[in-house]
Amino acid sequence: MTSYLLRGVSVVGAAPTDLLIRDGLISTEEGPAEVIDAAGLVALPGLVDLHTHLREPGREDAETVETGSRAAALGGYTAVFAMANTSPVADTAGVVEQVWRLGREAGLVDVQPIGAVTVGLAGKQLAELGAMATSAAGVRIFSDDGHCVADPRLMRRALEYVKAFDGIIAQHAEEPRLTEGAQMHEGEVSTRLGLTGWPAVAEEAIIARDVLLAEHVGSRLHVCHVSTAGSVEVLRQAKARGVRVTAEVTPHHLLLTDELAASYDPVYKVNPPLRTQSDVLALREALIEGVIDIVATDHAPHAVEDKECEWAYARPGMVGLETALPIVLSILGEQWDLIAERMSRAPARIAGLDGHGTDLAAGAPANLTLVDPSARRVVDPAELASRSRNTPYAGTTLPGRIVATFLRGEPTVLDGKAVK
Ligand SMILES: NC(=O)N[C@@H](CC(=O)O)C(=O)O
Repeated sequence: MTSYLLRGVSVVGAAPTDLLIRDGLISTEEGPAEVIDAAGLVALPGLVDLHTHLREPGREDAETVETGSRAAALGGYTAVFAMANTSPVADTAGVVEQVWRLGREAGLVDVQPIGAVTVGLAGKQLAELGAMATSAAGVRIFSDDGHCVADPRLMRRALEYVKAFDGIIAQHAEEPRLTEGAQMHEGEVSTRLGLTGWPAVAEEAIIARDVLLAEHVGSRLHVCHVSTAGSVEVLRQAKARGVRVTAEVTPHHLLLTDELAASYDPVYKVNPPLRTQSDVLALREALIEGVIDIVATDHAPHAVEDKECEWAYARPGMVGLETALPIVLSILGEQWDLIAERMSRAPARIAGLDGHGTDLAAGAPANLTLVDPSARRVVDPAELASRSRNTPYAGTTLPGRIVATFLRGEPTVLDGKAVK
């Protein structure tokens, strides 16, 4: 196994030093090593994404575990959590083990499957949560993402069930009765365009209900892709009361607004929808404060025919793995410790993922990414490693280039290119 010496690297923004990677670990042991000139580069613990859609099994034309893993590595990730809305749905030990095994075979990031909460994501009957938890995949996070677990009794049962092994229910907060036929955020722009709106309260009402349920049960709730200022206030109050709730925000909800829907370009169609500028500002503040714990990509690759069509027929979702860190960097600036916390340490801690999100100190597994903060990149969809091209950032110049990523000491990305 090759050893690497990262010469003159800034570890999470600290003064330049040399970082040695040997036998898969951060090391202090002297000896031969390949030298990488890392002057001006910042090392972060490998990023961890709690919300990725890898589309395998079922829609391998949009993404596979391997192509999604490569996109993740190029984005600086060393672990991703794969959502359960595949076909078949990841609602059995068999499917989660398949995804887990495909991830190990690709060997580019650690792929941790998320199990469905309900059979077929249909919201009627609990899936085999225990069998998925005790499978080789060791599932700890369950989500019907794409659908809300809308039935309060089922949600309560799911929270009770996972409490036994300190599992988490990750909720896609959307009261379905309030979003029937919805095409975009409900507000001034939807009125102007004559499109059916997805009101903020459809998200806020479910989060309010679920924090009360989680409090009642004493179990762990994670809220997916928080998108409104009102949701932030519900979370703030729940956290102040000591409810065991964590929350994520996507890079696109930190940057883009519903005004973009006026272009009728379906690349901007996403669930939950892009909101208003005041929501964007509230989400940024909440992320800085910690009311929102983490950034998660909600990487949602879609095939051309599902995206390049009329707005009303287009599937919601954007690819995000390869642009997440540059977007966050453009918003937070070089607050490296905060970025490491929100994109690596906190997601690893929430998921209980060993070996990721740890300090880059001697003896720790060498899961890390090297960023050049001074580089700029124009996003070219044709250059993405993801099998899908539905990025809203085509032609946009973003700061920060991911130069290298190491998974347990092995480079998955070198010189900005995937190693395999
Ligand atoms: N986030 C998205 O816009 N899309 C998700 C599922 C969903 O939440 O609709 C997808 O799987 O494509």
